[in-house]
Amino acid sequence: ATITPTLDQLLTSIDRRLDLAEAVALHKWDHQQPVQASAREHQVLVSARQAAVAHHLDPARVEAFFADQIEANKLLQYHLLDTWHRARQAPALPRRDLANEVRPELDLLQEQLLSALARFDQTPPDNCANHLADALQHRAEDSTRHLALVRASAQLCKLR
Ligand SMILES: O=C(O)C(=O)C[C@]1(C(=O)O)C=C[C@@H](O)C=C1
Repeated sequence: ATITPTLDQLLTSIDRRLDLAEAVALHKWDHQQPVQASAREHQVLVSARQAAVAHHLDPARVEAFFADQIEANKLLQYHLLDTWHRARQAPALPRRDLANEVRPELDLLQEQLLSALARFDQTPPDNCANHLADALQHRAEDSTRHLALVRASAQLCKLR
C-alpha cells in the first residue's frame, strides 16, 4: 500500500501520546490511584475544543478525536496494570510525577496532534479505512499497541 504522509505524521503523534501511558500507569501503581480521572479528562477535552478553532477544525471533531486518545490511553494503562499485578511488581523504571511532569507533557502534545489532524482532514486519503488499517499494521510493535492504535484512530476516517 502507498504511504500517506499526513496519515503517517498523525499516527506518529498518536503514538507519542500513547508512549506516555506507561509513565502514567507507573505513577498510579505507586500511588494506588484509579486509571479513571474524570476531572482531568474534562480539562483535556475542554482545552482541545478551545484550541480547535485556531486549527480551523470543528470542536466536535476535535473532542471526539481526543476522547478516543483518552480511551486508548486507558486501555494501555489497564493492560499494563494487569501485567504488573500478575507479576506482583512493576518494572524498575524511573518514576515521573503525574501532575508535574507527565500531564504537562500530554498537554504539549495537544498542539502537535491538532496540527497533524488538521493536515490530515484537509486531504483525507481515498479508501481511508483501508489505508488506516495498513498503516496501523505497519506501525504497531505488538498486538497491545496495535489494539490501542485501533482504538485511538476509531473515528479518523469519519470525515464530514
Ligand atoms: O492524566 C491521567 O490521569 C491519565 O490517565 C491520562 C488521561 C489522558 O489520556 O489524558 C487518561 C485517563 C484519565 O481518565 C485522564 C486522562
